[in-house]
Amino acid sequence: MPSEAAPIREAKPNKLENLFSDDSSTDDTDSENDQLILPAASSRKRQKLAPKTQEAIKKIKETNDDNEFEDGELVAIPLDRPSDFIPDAVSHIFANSDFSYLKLKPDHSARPIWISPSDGKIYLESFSPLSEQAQDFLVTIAEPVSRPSFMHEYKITTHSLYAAVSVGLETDDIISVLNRLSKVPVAKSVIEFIKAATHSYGKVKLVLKHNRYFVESSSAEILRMLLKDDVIGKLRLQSVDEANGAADGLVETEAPKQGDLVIPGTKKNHENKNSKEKGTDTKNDSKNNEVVEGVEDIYADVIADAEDENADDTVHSFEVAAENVETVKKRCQEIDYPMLEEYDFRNDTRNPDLEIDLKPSTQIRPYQEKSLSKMFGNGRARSGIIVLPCGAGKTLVGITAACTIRKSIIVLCTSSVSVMQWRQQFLQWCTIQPENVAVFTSENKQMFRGESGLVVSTYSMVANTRNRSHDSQKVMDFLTSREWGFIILDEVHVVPAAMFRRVVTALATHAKLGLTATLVREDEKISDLNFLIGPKMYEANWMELSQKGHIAKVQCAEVWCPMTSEFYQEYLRESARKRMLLYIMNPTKFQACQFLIQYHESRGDKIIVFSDNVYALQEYALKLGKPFIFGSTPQQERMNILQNFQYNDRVSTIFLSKVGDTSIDLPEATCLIQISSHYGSRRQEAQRLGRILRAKRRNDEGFNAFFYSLVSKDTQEMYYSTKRQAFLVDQGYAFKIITHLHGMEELPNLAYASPKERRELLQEVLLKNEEAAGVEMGEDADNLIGHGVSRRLKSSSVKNQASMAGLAGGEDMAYVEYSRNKNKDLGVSHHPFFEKNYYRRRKR
Ligand SMILES: Nc1ncnc2c1ncn2[C@@H]1O[C@H](COP(=O)(O)OP(=O)(O)OP(=O)(O)O)[C@@H](O)[C@H]1O
Repeated sequence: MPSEAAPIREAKPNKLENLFSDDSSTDDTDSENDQLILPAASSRKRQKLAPKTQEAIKKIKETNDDNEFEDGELVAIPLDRPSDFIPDAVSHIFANSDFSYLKLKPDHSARPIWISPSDGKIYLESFSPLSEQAQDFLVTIAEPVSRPSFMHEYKITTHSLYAAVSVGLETDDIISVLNRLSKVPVAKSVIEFIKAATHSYGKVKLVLKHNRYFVESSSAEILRMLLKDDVIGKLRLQSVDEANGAADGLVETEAPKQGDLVIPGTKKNHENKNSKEKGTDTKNDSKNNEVVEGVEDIYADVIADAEDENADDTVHSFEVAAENVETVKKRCQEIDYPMLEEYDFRNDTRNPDLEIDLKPSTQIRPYQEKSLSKMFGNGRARSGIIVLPCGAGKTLVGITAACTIRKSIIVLCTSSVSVMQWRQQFLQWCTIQPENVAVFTSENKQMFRGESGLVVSTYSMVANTRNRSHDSQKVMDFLTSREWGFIILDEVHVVPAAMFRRVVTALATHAKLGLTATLVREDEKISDLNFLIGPKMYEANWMELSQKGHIAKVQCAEVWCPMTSEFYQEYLRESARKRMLLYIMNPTKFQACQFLIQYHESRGDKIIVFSDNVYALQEYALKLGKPFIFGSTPQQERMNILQNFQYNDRVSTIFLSKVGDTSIDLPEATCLIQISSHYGSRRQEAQRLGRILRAKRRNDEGFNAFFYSLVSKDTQEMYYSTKRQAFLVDQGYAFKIITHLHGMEELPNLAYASPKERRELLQEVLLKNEEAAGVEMGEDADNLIGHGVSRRLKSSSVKNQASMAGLAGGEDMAYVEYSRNKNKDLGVSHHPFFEKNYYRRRKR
């Protein structure tokens, strides 16, 4: 019986040499009890269920008092416990979670999943021969909650079911495949929940065909019902129906077949052949069991061969005028038949085609193809979100989708560095002519000349309406005055919903694709994205991609650094913000960082050290003589440092602030050390890990990248650290705990080795303004990377503060010689801000 309680993590001392050896028992997947905010979870709080769904749920509740639903999730109590159920000796321990009445099927060992009747959670045996297909199916109908090595957990929610329906799955398909995969018969409660949540979703589509808008459904019944509606009925365009002689005002056409559509960059025939062969193998592996074959068949029909979807269906439709589309959409939403948006780009003759194709040498990877097959499953472009791990190639997914649609494209990113990267990637992977590519940033305000083209810009350029320059306004008018076939929304998880709304309304686009690695937000705004862009169409499994060599294998470790007694004493009596500064600047942490840098440099690794705290970043980097980049570092200096890191053997370590969390593509980096992090942001932790997932050397035999998080023991930092790891732990990463770095004390030139040095450091930290404890703030530090100016570094005044011991003259003040600034060695001068706030103060 699955237990909810997370096991307690046990810390064991570890030597660095055997730190990552297989026999260590300290790893693991056990995160703290913090719940991952997945779209469904967030939607639970924010999104109201549609009245019809609520009604259906109410009906189910009436038929059985035991059942309980709460805002879209099945939350408690099994329904179908038979009246003759006889509890056994241990039943009372499990209370309502005693599901022993669900009898295991005779061939249960060949079936990979178990579904909880009380909350819709699904547990998958990932070692089962059917696991790969089952995973594809589950990721389509449920939210992945946790996917460690052997057992995966998913959860069915209304949101996930909506997404399933939107990629073409029918209610009966979902129930039938679940039943075949499950070790026990699927409980009535789960079946009813699926039926209730899917009865109206995905049944009506808005399609742009031959430049005309159609409301489409495979059920004529539903369309008739819509036509009877006071608002929608009046807005139907009569002429078309009459012309087609449809008695009931509906036009009957054949459903589109994906077979005609070939996504560029795929080895379609080859893949088809492979999947068939694979199917036979799996069948052999699983004892040629009849049930399993059934699963394969259904699975192939429903999921793998999406191209055959709707093959025999006819669809019914009626037309509405373009100017009434918004009203019809709104009304459909109100009456619980939200319209899915699909773009029939192959029949769009109004918008000119764009000359764009993938270069013959470009081949997309299987998971990239799979994600795109969800988007183009029925030969049209569905709007929605694709979730792929950092470094897995989201850019190429977007580019391939653009090459499939072949209409004018707009790409929105979070920073101007990303804008340049997207532009460069378009030119690298496909045949688009450079003159058809325009960039719209604060530095470049370009428009393409031809009839169609590509524009790459940032969210803020499009969304900010105030204080536009004349040139900016001209480009904006260009963007808003035309129809766009396709919009790519990069890093969707970081953009504020309000900004999104402005972007989505300002630009007339037919298909929207959101790309992200971490569909988690600490502000629980994910459901807004689902509403504004569309459902999540695909989410890849990090561990699977890492095993297949598409992203690097990473060893993760949390290094516990004991606070020195002087620092801890102050920590206990200081304010919250000062405490933060004390645990970041803990000398033992500094020593651990120094030791790890030296250890990994000697192995030939390239190391990135991350610090959210700019004061610590500068202190560490200067003392260790390493170059560093933060919000105020000018663009030229950044490029210089990054290039040296890539090509200069003498620069093996760089320090980065928040500005390096995303958008930095450094395939050379193989080791990450995190010395300070911004509270418990799971997204940031994953994004940082992403910097080493693309390691060039990832396919070298036995290669591992390393990710260290240094935390000061017995401080608040430990709590935040565990919280931050939750997302990665759920992706299957195991964080080992290192309580002692062997050989650290013997390191020559170990910093802060004497009590005197430590006291001096403490003195300096205590004299620091509280604001030095802050992080680089702002709309998103990502945005800073392209601008080169920190608009948000706060500290200006310095309030001197000292401990009583200091005031009494009990602490040493001595002359300290600071290391030379490595940035200067690389031939760059300081930014004025840095000069003023750091160097001049130092010289005093
Ligand atoms: N099909 C492919 N064939 C060859 N190289 C690929 C393919 N897909 C992606 N790559 C390479 O993988 C690397 C990572 O790709 P990309 O920058 O798009 O990742 P990402 O998913 O956007 O990462 P992040 O979220 O960290 O920005 C790039 O160097 C890209 O060229």
